[in-house]
Parts: sequence; structure tokens; C-alpha cells
Amino acid sequence: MRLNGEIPVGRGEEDGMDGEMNSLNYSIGGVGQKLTVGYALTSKKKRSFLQPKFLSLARSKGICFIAIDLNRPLADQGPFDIVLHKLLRKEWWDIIEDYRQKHPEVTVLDPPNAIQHLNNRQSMLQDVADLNLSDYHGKVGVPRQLVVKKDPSSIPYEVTKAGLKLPLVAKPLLVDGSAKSHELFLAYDEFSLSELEPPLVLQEFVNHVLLCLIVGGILFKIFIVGETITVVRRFSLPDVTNHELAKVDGVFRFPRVSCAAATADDAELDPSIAELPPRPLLERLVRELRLRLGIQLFNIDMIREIGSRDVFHVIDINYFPGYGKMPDYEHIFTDFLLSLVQNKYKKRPTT
Ligand SMILES: Nc1ncnc2c1ncn2[C@@H]1O[C@H](COP(=O)(O)OP(=O)(O)OP(=O)(O)O)[C@@H](O)[C@H]1O
Ligand SMILES: O=P(O)(O)O[C@H]1[C@H](O)[C@@H](O)[C@H](OP(=O)(O)O)[C@@H](OP(=O)(O)O)[C@H]1O
Ligand SMILES: [Mg+2]
Ligand SMILES: [Mg+2]
Repeated sequence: MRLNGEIPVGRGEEDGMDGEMNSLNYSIGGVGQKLTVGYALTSKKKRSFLQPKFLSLARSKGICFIAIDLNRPLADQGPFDIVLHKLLRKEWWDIIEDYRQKHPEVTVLDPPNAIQHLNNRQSMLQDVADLNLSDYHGKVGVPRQLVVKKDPSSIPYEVTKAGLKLPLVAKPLLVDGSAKSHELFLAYDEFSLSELEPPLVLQEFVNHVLLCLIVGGILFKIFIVGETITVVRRFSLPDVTNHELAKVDGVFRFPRVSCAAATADDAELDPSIAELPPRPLLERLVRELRLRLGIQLFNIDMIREIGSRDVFHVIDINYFPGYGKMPDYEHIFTDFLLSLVQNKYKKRPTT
């Protein structure tokens, strides 16, 4: 588990993949090993992930990145050892699934059906809930939540029927990498929720600040790259007090909190807030989720329940998150890519 400084990166617009072809092809550096990674990423993801320092380290280790041309059949490109992908286009899912089935020798990161499980905020947390991790160096659960598919007028009734406690965080049901899917609202009463546009997930807000700090609570962002776990601390929303709840009505859109600029790793924090979740708990959670989800590249957002030391809630899981801001991502990622191929060779029977 590493807790180094963050790598500053600018943000770009959210869009699909641009029309560029092979702009990041690199010849293989002077090492014996060759590894060809095809990538199909949004322009934003390319900018944040394929940074010059990473590409040059990869090149020195014999890893070559090739942009996949979406205007040509995938099977005519490569050959690739690994395909890395995160795109907004709907047509892509069928293309990559078909390719994966016809080319089992290529490691596709990650399988499209597994990613789709994380692209829906209802199914995303299901495996954590099913795991029922309690009494294992702590407890991990998920907040109670309700899905509203259509008819916002039924929300007040549904919220009361489900016994959900206010305030509620309203999140778009589907997560597709677009800015809209990250538009979140905090609702102080159930009636105002009818103003929002379904499909939505209404999630109980978990208070997670120990003292009434002005800056807000702390969120643990747990980055997973294969077997490697890296945890960083980010600032989160402040608690909602009962006094505030009684006084305020309405739904309020909140800005992107807990983004890379909200790093709390260098902040002077009360040790009871800053203490990371126990390592054995994280290892167990990640091992189980990797197995159940069938995914190698994701992160988990976790908060510690107010007043507890070891009760945690997972509130979000993201596929292929902003690794460009993960400390030491260059080394972690290149080692991971190389390990995939080494493992493949190890598994091959000798003739
Ligand atoms: N149930 C909750 N209880 C307390 N705080 C929450 C809850 N849900 C979300 N938050 C706060 O809102 C932030 C954004 O929520 P969430 O992570 O679900 O959104 P997102 O758009 O999927 O974010 P990401 O950029 O990580 O994909 C969290 O980092 C946390 O600070
Ligand atoms: O790096 P932080 O601040 O933690 O936030 C990330 C989000 O969690 C990811 O969801 C973003 O990836 P997508 O835009 O592909 O969903 C990711 O986008 P990026 O990789 O393009 O920076 C980031 O916005
Ligand atoms: Mg999040
Ligand atoms: Mg998310």
C-alpha cells in the first residue's frame, strides 16, 4: 500500500475517441521482451493515462502502445498481446466481445460484460453487499439504496415505503464515463426528489466526519491494478447534522468532490480520521471483488462510518479510473502488463 504524493494532470472535455490513428505508436526499446498493447480509449482518458513519463518507462521495458483504429476491423490490426479499452460508443461492446471470443490468446482488459456490471449503480455494489464482510478486521457494507427507473412522482411514496433515512444522495443509475453520469444531488426531503430525472439511485447519506470539521469528511480511494492495491485519501462532503436536516428542504446539486484536487494525503488530520482501513480487510475485499467481478482495473470509494474505527461503507466502484493520478502508476502499470504476459507463458505446457 503506497501513500505518495499525487501527480498533477489537467482535465479535458468528455467525449468519445478522436479520429487520430496510431499517434502514440512506439518502437520497442533495447530489451528482448516485446509486448504490444492496443488501446481504445476516450480522448480524455488518453490524455490522463498515456502520459509521456509512463510511455517512456513502458518503452524502456519493451512495451509498445498502439492506438486501435475504430474505422478498421479490429481483427486486421495488431497482433496485440493485450487490449486496453474504455469508450463511450455503444457499438464498441459488440466489437470487443466478438474479438475477445475469436482471440482468446489476447488479454482484453477488461471483459465487456463484467464492465457493464459496474456501469450500473444498482449492480455495482451488489457484490460488496453479498460478500457480507463483517468481523474480518472490520466490517464493510454498502449504504441502503433505492432504484427509481421512471415516474418521479412515486419517489416520496417509495422512499417512505423502503424506510430510507434522509438525507439521500441522488445519483444517475447508469455510469458511462460522461459528465452527466457524475451529476449528483443531495436531497434533504423526499418530495423535492420528484424534480429529478430518473433513472436514478437514491442512496442514504453516510455521515463520515468524526468532529465537525469545516473541510468535510475523508474518503479512501482504493486503486486496484491486478493484485496491487494503492490507497489515497481524498476530501469528501461534510456531515449533515440533524439541525440542518430539520431546517433545510430541497435538492442541491453538488460539485465533483473527492476528485484528485481534493487530495487529503498531505493534510494534517486527526489520526482517528486519517487511519487507513486495515490492510487485511482491503486485501480480502479486493480479492473477492476481483474474482466476483472478473475485473482487474478498478477503484473503490470507501468511507468510515462516523464514530467508528472499523465500520466502512463502499459507495462507488469505477472501472478504469483516473490512474494517471495514482502515485507511482507508471511502475505499477508496466509491471502489471508484463506480469500478464509472463503468467501466460508460465501456463503454457512445455512440449
Ligand atoms: N452515500 C454517501 N454518503 C456520503 N457521501 C457520499 C455518498 N455517496 C457519495 N458521496 C460523496 O459524493 C462523492 C461522489 O459520489 P460518487 O463517488 O458515488 O460519484 P461518482 O460520480 O461516481 O464519482 P467518481 O468520480 O469517483 O466516479 C463521493 O466521493 C463522496 O464524497
Ligand atoms: O481521478 P479522479 O479525480 O479520482 O476522478 C476520476 C473518476 O473517478 C473517473 O471516473 C474518471 O474516469 P472516466 O471519465 O473514464 O469515468 C477519471 O477520468 P480521467 O482518467 O480522464 O481523469 C477521473 O475523473
Ligand atoms: Mg466516486
Ligand atoms: Mg463513480
